[in-house]
Amino acid sequence: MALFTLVSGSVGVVTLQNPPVNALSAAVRHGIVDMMDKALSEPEVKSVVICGQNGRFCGGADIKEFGKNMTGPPLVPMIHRIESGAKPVVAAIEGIALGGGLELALGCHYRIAHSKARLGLPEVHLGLLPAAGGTQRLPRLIGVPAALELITTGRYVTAAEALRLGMVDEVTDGNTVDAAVKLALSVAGKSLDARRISNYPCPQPPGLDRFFETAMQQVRQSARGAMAPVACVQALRAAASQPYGEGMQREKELMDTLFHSGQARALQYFFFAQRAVGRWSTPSGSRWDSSKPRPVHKAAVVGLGTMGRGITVALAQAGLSVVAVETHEKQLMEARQAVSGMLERGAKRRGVAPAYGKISYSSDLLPVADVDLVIEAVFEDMELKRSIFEQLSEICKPDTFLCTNTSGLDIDRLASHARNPELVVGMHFFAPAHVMKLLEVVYGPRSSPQAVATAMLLGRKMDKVSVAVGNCPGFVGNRMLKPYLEQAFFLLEEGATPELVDQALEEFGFAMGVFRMSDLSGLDVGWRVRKADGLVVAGASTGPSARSRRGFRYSPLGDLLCERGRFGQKTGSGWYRYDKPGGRVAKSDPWLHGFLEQYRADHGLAARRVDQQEVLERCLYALINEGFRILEDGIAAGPEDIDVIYVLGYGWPRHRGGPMFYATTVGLSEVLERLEHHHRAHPDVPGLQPCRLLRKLVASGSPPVHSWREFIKKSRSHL
Ligand SMILES: CC(C)(COP(=O)(O)OP(=O)(O)OC[C@H]1O[C@@H](n2cnc3c(N)ncnc32)[C@H](O)[C@@H]1OP(=O)(O)O)[C@@H](O)C(=O)NCCC(=O)NCCSC(=O)C[C@@H](O)CCCCCCCCCCCCC(=O)O
Repeated sequence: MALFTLVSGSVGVVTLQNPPVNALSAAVRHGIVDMMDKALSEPEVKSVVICGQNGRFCGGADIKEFGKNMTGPPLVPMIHRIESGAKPVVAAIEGIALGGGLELALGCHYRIAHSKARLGLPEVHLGLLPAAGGTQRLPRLIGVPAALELITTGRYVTAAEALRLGMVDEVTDGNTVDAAVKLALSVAGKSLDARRISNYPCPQPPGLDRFFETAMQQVRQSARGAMAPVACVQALRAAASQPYGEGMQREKELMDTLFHSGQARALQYFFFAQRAVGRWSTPSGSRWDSSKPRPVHKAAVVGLGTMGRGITVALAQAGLSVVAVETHEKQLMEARQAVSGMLERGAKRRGVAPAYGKISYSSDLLPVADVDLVIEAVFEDMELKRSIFEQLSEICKPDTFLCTNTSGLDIDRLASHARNPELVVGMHFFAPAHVMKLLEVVYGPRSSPQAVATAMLLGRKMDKVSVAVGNCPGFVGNRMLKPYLEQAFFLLEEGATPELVDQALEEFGFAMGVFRMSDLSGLDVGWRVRKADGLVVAGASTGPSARSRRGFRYSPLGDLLCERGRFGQKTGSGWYRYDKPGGRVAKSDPWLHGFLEQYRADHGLAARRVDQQEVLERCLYALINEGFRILEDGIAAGPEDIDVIYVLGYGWPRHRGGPMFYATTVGLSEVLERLEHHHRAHPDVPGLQPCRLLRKLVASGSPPVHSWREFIKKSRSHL
């Protein structure tokens, strides 16, 4: 909807009304067309201001309409009518002008933005391109390189940057609509020829062809199979090389393809999934809308290794006072230096002052006495964590929340060592903790609703997407990683190489294949966990027991590399070799290939040909199967939780929507059939045995992913 009011006798103010972000739904588009007709036809209206209700100009096209039969006036002719009209139109941009919202503003003759407004064309994140003239008007206004950067990254700019780039004409700290009305009064009756961006020639800096070739190369490399960024470059190339009308035609053709693509569906699903995880619930009945968080002003981080340092920075950048504790003096000094460097770099990037003053450092626990919340981030050792929880329970205020950054240890066991177990939750960060967007908030059976709500909100304050998950070994992310890694090891035993497995996964869209990733994070991490689980048997035994544990197939390959000191990048060798310890460039390692051959010979294994499809099915379907088990067990409330965790924490390609969404695009019955096939071939691998929930979903006709929550709820009551 849109409202028309006449202001100062001659300015027609058209206000978009569609809370919360004034998205351009069919009703809003109808409203704009009708109100603009009125403004352009009524003689007393000399100029027009377009603004949005509640301090938000417009969040763009209504994404909820995309999956449906689209009705209502299309955006392109609507914006064209505004631009070609005889009366000046001023966009009063408060809050946000995004996607179609910014394109609407670019169709206006003048743009005024409030200093706190953010502008951008984020369509690429939805698998689309700005198809209401954005790819054609923006480069004409601000030049090809700047437009290309904004459109291919979907980055939002501040009003100040928008002014610098020439996207807006003025920035105000005052009332934006009043300023726009003032401008509208001053330009009434003036010629608009020089104000219609579609009439501008597209700037043609020298070397444009070369520029586009390089841009296309870079985009293809970083897109990892995503189509939209590539289409954005193609549309901009059309803007630079063709007249406006032909460029618009190209924009439309490219959009038609993207709009109907599976990638757009996946990315739009992911957009809503990120919001759905905020509406969390637990099996015991705690919910996002009934559990009240407690304010946290002062927090402590105990343990300043890599994770603790990142968490300290994230808390300080979120405006909290932080007590950073490290009992080893040397480590404390190093951490202090490292944290200062991280704060400085972060502040530079965000154009703010570094938050040094927010952090105090201590080599003992006493200064945590008055904090509201502690995050323990020491070494992954239950005994050590237990002793810290006992000390914290003595020192802290009785109502201090005690959180642990464990990546998989039992939260409930830790809680049993705290004075108030209901105040204990897991806050599982991902490295680097000040950068990565994901936070798993792990509730135990005794965690209070308030403790969960507080940790969830604190995550959001740190600019993270918080996902509430239940307590089990590895929680959601690391639990699903186990069968994935296991399959990768088995494939090596059967004849694959790390290169082949990684290539299949990287072509699928992962930033790194499983072996490269393992080299980066350190093979010793998994080794320690397997040792704690009693799975590691020292020495290279060759009998039948060497490849079996507790009656199931087991691959000791990772253990054998660790025994040889091959921990990955940090030691200069792992599944690959590196120039030096700490080296980053993975090279094929003839030693490793020889080792695998010898290993197969020792164990009587005949190498066979493994193809990329088998790698994907074995690794990914095993991971997905574990995801279904997690849903069945109630560890994650819905498929969106798992998908958000995998995309934001584990490098799952975003344009494939996350593992559970991906399963629906493959077809649940196909996933089931292939799992059954692989399980028949490997009956001693429980990870390949299709779980009950998957079977039930298939038997129920494979319902769409958004209806699984209801299905699982009903199904759980019978489990
Ligand atoms: C706006 C935000 C920055 C706000 O953030 P904030 O944190 O404050 O709040 P939330 O993110 O939690 O959002 C609150 C609430 O609002 C919902 N929402 C947000 N934005 C939209 C939106 N654009 N549409 C619908 N709903 C929206 C959000 O989901 C929350 O509700 P929920 O119930 O889920 O909790 C932030 O929200 C944000 O960044 N939003 C996204 C902004 C964005 O991406 N905008 C671009 C949209 S796409 C677009 O504009 C496309 C244009 O270029 C125009 C294209 C025109 C052509 C379209 C049709 C072409 C058809 C072609 C083919 C057909 C041919 C044929 O078949 O014949």
